[in-house]
Amino acid sequence: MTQNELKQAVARAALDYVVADRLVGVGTGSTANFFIDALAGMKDRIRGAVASSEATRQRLEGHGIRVFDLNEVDDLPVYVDGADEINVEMHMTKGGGGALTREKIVAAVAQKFVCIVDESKLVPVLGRFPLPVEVIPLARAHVARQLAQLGGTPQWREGFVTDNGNLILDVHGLSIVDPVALETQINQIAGVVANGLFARRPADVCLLGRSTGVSTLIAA
Ligand SMILES: O=C[C@H](O)[C@H](O)[C@H](O)COP(=O)(O)O
Repeated sequence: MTQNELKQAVARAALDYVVADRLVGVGTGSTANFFIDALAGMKDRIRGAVASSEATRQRLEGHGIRVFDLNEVDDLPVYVDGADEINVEMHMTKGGGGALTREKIVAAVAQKFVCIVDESKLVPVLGRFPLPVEVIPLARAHVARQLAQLGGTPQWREGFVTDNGNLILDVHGLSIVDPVALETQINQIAGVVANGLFARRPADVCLLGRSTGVSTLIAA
């Protein structure tokens, strides 16, 4: 199977977690896009969706799925999203598409986080994929210096502006042995809006696409 076929398979499997007549939180990226396309097939059986980015909002609406503002929502049974990396403890690195902050907010509201990934994303230690950090533009150089002190090599994603009007620093060369501690530490730097570690709020379930089929993983 191709990587896209694996992504499509996990996206379809995630439909089992969507609750009838309720809202579903929807992530961002190529795997989340397959989920949105699959969700279109059951749009009459859900109340609507909450989007984690403008791109996701547009794709949902393009399928005729009603999109709700998160501020109107006090109960979100499930959030479905991809990841750049995930470990067996269900800690993830996210933000390759720059949507990490809104993804983290929607995930925080959701009761259950269902992560959908192909098998290339499962890693023993997070950090092979550069860690995205969203920063206030004024703080870019300051945050970069602080991240370098943590042992990483930050690289400004030039020309990219997030949906929130901020910048992204991609931090290379980190071996993230304690994701919860590093997530907390980076959040303390003045000027950081959010970082791409999803460890304090890990996934509850990971649907892993393998050539042999979709495996369901829960935290080790
Ligand atoms: O900002 C983007 C998101 O965190 C994505 O979930 C992540 O980058 C994975 O994207 P993809 O499914 O395209 O690999």
